Formats: sequence, C-alpha cells, structure tokens
Amino acid sequence: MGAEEKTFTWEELATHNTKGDLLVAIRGNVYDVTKFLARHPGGVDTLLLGAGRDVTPVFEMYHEFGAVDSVLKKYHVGKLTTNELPIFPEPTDFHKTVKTRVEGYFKSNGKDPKNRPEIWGRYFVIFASLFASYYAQFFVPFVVERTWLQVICAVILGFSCAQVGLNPLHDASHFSVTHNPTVWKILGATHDFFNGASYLVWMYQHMLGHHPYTNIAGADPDISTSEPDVRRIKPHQKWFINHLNQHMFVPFLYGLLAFKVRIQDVNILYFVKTNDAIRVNPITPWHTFAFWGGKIFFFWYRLILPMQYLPVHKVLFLFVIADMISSYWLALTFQANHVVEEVEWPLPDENGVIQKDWAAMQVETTQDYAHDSHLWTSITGSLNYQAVHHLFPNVSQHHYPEILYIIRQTCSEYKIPYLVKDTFWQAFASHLEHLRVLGLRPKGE
Ligand code: HEM
Repeated sequence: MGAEEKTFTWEELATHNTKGDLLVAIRGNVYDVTKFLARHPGGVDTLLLGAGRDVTPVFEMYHEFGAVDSVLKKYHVGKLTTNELPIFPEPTDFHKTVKTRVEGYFKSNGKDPKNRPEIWGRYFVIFASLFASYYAQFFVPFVVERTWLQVICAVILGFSCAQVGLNPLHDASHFSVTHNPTVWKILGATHDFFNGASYLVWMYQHMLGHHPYTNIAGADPDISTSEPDVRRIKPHQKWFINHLNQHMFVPFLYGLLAFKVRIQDVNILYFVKTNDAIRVNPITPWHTFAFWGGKIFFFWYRLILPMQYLPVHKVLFLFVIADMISSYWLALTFQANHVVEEVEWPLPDENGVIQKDWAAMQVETTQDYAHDSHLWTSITGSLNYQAVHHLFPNVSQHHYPEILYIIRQTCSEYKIPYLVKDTFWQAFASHLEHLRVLGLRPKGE
C-alpha cells in the first residue's frame, strides 16, 4: 500500500452511499463493504445508514473493540484525508476498561445483553393501553357520552404514544432488543404508524447524530438552533433579547414537539435531505413504505375514522390533548438529561478534534436521575439511567440497574464525574435553571 494508497476526502466518501457502492470510514481508514452488506449481522438497513460516512463512534459503540478487525481488514481500500464532523482521540484506558468490564459481566454471568423477557410485557402494556384508551374514547357509548371521560382517555392515549417512542422505537433504534434486524425494523415502524413520526428520521437524529456527538454544537441535531432561536441552550450560542426569562415560557412550547416533528420529517427526507449535520442517504423501499404508510395510517386512525362518528371539533380537541401530552412527556424527559446546568458542551479544536475520550464525554454531557425509583425508571423508558444508556446503548434497558455499579465504580477510579439527581423534579429544575442562566443578558451585550 504505502505511497500508492488511495485517499478520499469526506465529500468523495459521501458519494459512495448506496447498496451497490458502499464505503465507510473508521479511524481514518476507508473500507469498501459493498460485498459484506448482505452478511452484516447488524442488518442491511443499519449499514446503509452508515454508508458514505465516517462511522467511527457508532462502530465502536455497537461492536466489541477488536472483534470486527479481521473482517474489516479484508475490505480496506484507502485513507480518509478530511472530516465532515468532529473526530475523537483513540479510546483511553477509561473507555477500554468500562467496555471490557461491562462486556465481561454479561459473559461471565452467561447473560445476553439484548434479551430480557420483561421487555415484551412492557410493550404489551403500552400497546394495550394505547388500543384501549383509543377505542374507549371514540367507540364506547358510556365514554363518548361524557366528555370528561374522553379527555381522560385522550391523556392516557397521549402518554401511551409517548411510551411507544420511549420503548419500542428507542430500543429498536439502538438494536437493544433481540439480535434480529427484522424485529428492529418492525418495532421501529410502530413510531411511523402510531405516532405519525418517522423512524428513519429518528435514526439520523438520534443514532447517527445525538448519540455519537452528544451536546456538540453543529453535530448533535438535538441541540440544533437557528439564529435567532426561540431558546438559548448552548453557552456559545448568541444571545438575543427574547431569551430573557426564557425559562418562564419556553417549556410551554414543548407541547408542540410532535406536531413540529411530523412536518420536519418531510422536509428532512425529501427537501433539505439532511438532519442538521447528518446527511440523508438514498431512501430504501421499506423506509418509503413505512414513512408514507405510517403518515396515512396515523391521520386515518387519529382523525379521519373518529370524524365519521363524532363532530370534527371534538375529534380535533381530543387530538390536541393527546398530542400535547405525548410532546410534553417526550420533551421533558429528553431535556432533563442533557440540557441542564452542570453538563459539558464540548467543542472541537481548530483541527476538528474533540480533545476528550468519547466515553468520558458521554458521562460528562449527561445527567441521570431517580435511580431508586421503579416508577420513574418505568415511565421514562429507563432514560433516568441516561449515562448508562449512552455508554451501552445496545444493552437492554432492563439491564441498566445491574451494570450501573460497574460504570460508577470505573468513573470513580478514573475521576470522571458522574452526575445524578435524586428525583426527576430536581433534574427538571436543573433544566429550568440552565434556561434561566443562559437567558440572562451576557456582560457587554
Ligand atoms: C453504521 C455502522 C455500523 C453499525 C451501526 C453496526 C451495528 C451492528 C450491530 C448492532 C451489530 C450486532 C448485531 C446483534 O445484535 O447480534 C453488529 C454486528 C456486527 N457488525 Fe456491525 N455495524 C456497523 C458497521 C459495521 C462494519 C463496517 C462492519 C465490518 C465490515 C461490521 C461488522 C459486524 C460484524 C462482523 C458483526 C458481528 C460481530 C459482533 O456482533 O461483534 N459492522 N453491527
């Protein structure tokens, strides 16, 4: 190889993003995995999402260190010379130790990190409450004759839909339930069909954007802002007068999240073709079906069908209640984890390098809460164990409490601060305080 080795800029790499021509970059090396695609144990769709990109952080997240090296070696075709997104230094001892210890825990106890039967019980309860609250709201005469009962059903429906997002969708998007890519596809599609929001866009936003680049401005789509933006959430973001006292009004806007996401989906996949900094690859027939089939089904079951039996204004009223409940629940749980007072907001240096180990950064950009509360663990889809989830997204949420002590012990040995609040309300208060402080007029403005 040596002097003749082929080189690729990130723009050149980006053009090799299809089934028939699939290149990825990992740690500066470029691999042509076109022939491996159909054999990838993590699924064809998963590798297609990574096509034409530097996938280093996701690759290291979802495989054991070194486990795939012998496969990769066969497909090496060159070097990557420029970077589209920030890059991270080689994993430190902390990163290697925490990964080895957690992987060792599962091996030595003969446990499968992805299979916990409880998860199916959880999904059953979620879908049962979704179907029951929907059916009662529109088709059970005793409920239909009493608006207050319909409102209660709408609240339960909204909460159940949020649980679809926090559980089957979220688990599938991290491949943390079974080892079967078809199961991930079907669970992911429940978000399209029951929430009317795209699983595919979520994969770009969450799996390829937020998780690898947590709280990094310009790379994490969860903290993407325009200028001026309604919120100021990042310390380096420009301040505008509307940010004064933002903590008093911004949380009310979170109720519009689901509405905004459904419109944004179309814009991201079919118009701008990028989710913040994460480019959209060619859309497969399955994703086209799930996207449009899901949108049509969602509007049919939530609006058109009930309108055949109830006045339009009543259906719209109940729809808005359910949708706002889903939105608040999802937004509040997300914000309490990362958009809070004491976390880090890393920025790349002039060479585009984040001068911090990726795993340490995951812990330092994250806040956990309410570890001792089964209730909060259940109703947040275990997002209260957020740092555990960020370090080991491919592990079933039902294992988080078991591996927490390994992670905290390792953090303490390597002097990495692990931030955890006793209750959700303390974590949420920390979000409000973060908004308040960033809303203050900076000195000299
Ligand atoms: C977008 C980048 C990638 C993602 C997100 C990803 C994801 C995954 C996931 C989730 C699994 C586990 C499947 C299971 O549950 O059993 C897996 C397994 C595997 N992947 Fe990937 N993969 C990526 C890229 C690659 C590449 C480029 C290669 C090598 C050419 C590769 C080779 C393998 C192999 C050999 C396994 C089985 C061994 C193991 O589980 O450690 N993957 N991948």
